[in-house]
Amino acid sequence: MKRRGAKRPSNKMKGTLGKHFQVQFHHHQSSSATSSSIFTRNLLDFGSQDDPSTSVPDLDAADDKDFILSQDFFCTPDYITPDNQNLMNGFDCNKEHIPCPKSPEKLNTLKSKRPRQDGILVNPLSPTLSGSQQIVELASDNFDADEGNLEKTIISGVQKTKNYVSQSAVALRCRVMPPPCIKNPYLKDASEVDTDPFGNQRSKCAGFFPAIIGGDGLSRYHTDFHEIEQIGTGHFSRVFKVLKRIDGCLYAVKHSTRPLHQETERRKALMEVQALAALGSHENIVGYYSSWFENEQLYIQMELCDYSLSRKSSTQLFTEGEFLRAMHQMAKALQFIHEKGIVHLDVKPDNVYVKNGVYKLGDFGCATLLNKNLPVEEGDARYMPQEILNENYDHLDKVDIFSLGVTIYELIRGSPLPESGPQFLREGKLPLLPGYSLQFQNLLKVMVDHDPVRRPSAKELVENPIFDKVSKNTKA
Ligand SMILES: Nc1ncnc2c1ncn2[C@@H]1O[C@H](COP(=O)(O)OP(=O)(O)OP(=O)(O)O)[C@@H](O)[C@H]1O
Ligand SMILES: [Mg+2]
Repeated sequence: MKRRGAKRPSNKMKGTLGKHFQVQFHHHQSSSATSSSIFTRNLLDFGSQDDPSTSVPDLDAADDKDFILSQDFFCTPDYITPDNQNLMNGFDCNKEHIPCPKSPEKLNTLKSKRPRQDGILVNPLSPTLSGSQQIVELASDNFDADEGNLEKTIISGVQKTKNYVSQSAVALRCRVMPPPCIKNPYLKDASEVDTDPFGNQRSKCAGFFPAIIGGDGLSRYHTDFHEIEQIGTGHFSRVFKVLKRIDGCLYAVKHSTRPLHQETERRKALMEVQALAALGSHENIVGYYSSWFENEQLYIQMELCDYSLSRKSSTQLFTEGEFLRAMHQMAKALQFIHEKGIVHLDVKPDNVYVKNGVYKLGDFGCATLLNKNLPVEEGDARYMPQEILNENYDHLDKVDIFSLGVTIYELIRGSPLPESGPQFLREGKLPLLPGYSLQFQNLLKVMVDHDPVRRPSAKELVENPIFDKVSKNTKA
């Protein structure tokens, strides 16, 4: 068991969390050995007075630390997660011949959770969130009082000892810190809360925890994930393939390339995760798991895909059937989001990912509301129709249809579009595409029609008979 930057607690426990410790300790003593033996052994180590290496040199100082350290003990997964967890059981991500586990599939089924019978913490080793959620609730509930105590503690602690509040306690507080709490405009039944109810406390805490803001390694990203490699860059972000330490699964984590200093910048960045969260799960939309702010950057944990359409190599050239499958699956993604009142506004090969042969729409950084209640920030101009360049936002859903048509056209053409975009397509002039059926070419032509009203809706596109032969086989 590795403890990051924390000092050994005395065996005296104070406060509520001390009681939790005793409850937990009892729980682990009485539970069967295999799953909890390491944890139990370490708990015993902590209590041992015989072993000189575990003795506490300064009991007075330790008394002062009891509350925070006992809280540390339960709240940070790092205490129960070896630093080299990714190497456990001989699992080595750097060895190519060993298959890495994939992100778990997102299920559409609804699950109900059995209500808890007791009021105490459940097994902290459980990979479920229940333990940590309880801690977060506890800390939030006592936020004001706790804040006051913490302030005093820090002030007196600075005089007594340099590391009065352990780094892990600081990390814990960072996690308890709520991100900007703003109304999700994509949710139809959003509550009336539209401001940050914790703004006051957050600014106080920012002063207390310069280490978090300075980024000296107390990082949720690095605590929870093992970074494997960079898999993508965009104009605003970098995307990494990561292994989540606690569940051993692979994910993609995207984070902004530069700090978002202004509240307005952070709110804008949040639109992407709010759209993803409001949309929920769909087979043809990249799965969203979690997001958080760290060092003024927004981190987004997503389903890991294999590659984006723009990276499809020349050896994997499309046939008409494959184009139809890609188009059909993107049309289904667009139908799903449009029916929820959301438009993507940045459909392009870069933002269509492939996972196990299934096409997934990603990068909701430009997503907005169909009803124009949110500002419109169009995506890559090369894929935008003329009406958007003219700032006419009356048919935003049809913008996505145009962009999908241009995306397919670009892939057929096999070379990047001109920087200014395909003006000929905007004028409704689709060049002949030898080798492709007339039905297919006509469909593409109507998708990029100059008049948005004449373009099919996503629903009409999904239901087009041209897809009859591909709809039974959804995988490419
Ligand atoms: N979930 C994922 N799985 C695999 N690769 C991904 C994933 N998300 C993003 N990528 C890769 O990272 C690249 C950049 O991601 P993304 O498009 O989200 O960033 P961005 O900065 O918002 O982009 P843009 O420049 O289009 O605004 C993608 O084109 C893709 O290649
Ligand atoms: Mg992108």
